[in-house]
Amino acid sequence: MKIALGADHGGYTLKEQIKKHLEGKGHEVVDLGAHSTESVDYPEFGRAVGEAVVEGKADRGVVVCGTGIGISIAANKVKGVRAALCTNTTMARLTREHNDANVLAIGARMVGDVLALEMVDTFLTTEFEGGRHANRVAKIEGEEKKGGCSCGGNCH
Ligand SMILES: O=C(CO)[C@H](O)[C@H](O)[C@H](O)COP(=O)(O)O
Repeated sequence: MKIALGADHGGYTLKEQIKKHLEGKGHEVVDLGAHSTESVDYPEFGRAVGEAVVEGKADRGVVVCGTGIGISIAANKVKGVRAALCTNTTMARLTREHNDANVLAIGARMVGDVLALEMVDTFLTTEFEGGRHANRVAKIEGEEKKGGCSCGGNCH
């Protein structure tokens, strides 16, 4: 699988561990930065990973910041991205099975390294269940088409 990775300074060290872990398992990694612990702004890395996924340059994405919150919010601004901030492997599994999430967000200052790698593995090996969940994901995509506007798509 081709995986896009992105992190700010708070997530850099964990991103490097995830990169090594994924390459060791034979995945291709697209590392979109950051490339050091120097302070940077998480929105640009969330966007970069989100764009790589929706443009088909990666199959899935993993984003990391201190809490995972800011970078997940940023990734979710890209149309077509369903980024899920997870803190355990059950969430990582369910967000694939139920939400067809295409980006996993992790808070490097919130969870340990071993758990983080387990969440990444779970996220990458779990398939979307479809069925009733497909209708719900389609509704999310419908909301995106409205552009977040209360007009219901009529004002554009
Ligand atoms: O968690 C984050 C955003 O949700 C970031 O990674 C930072 O940890 C957070 O913004 C704090 O920034 P700082 O410059 O590292 O104090």
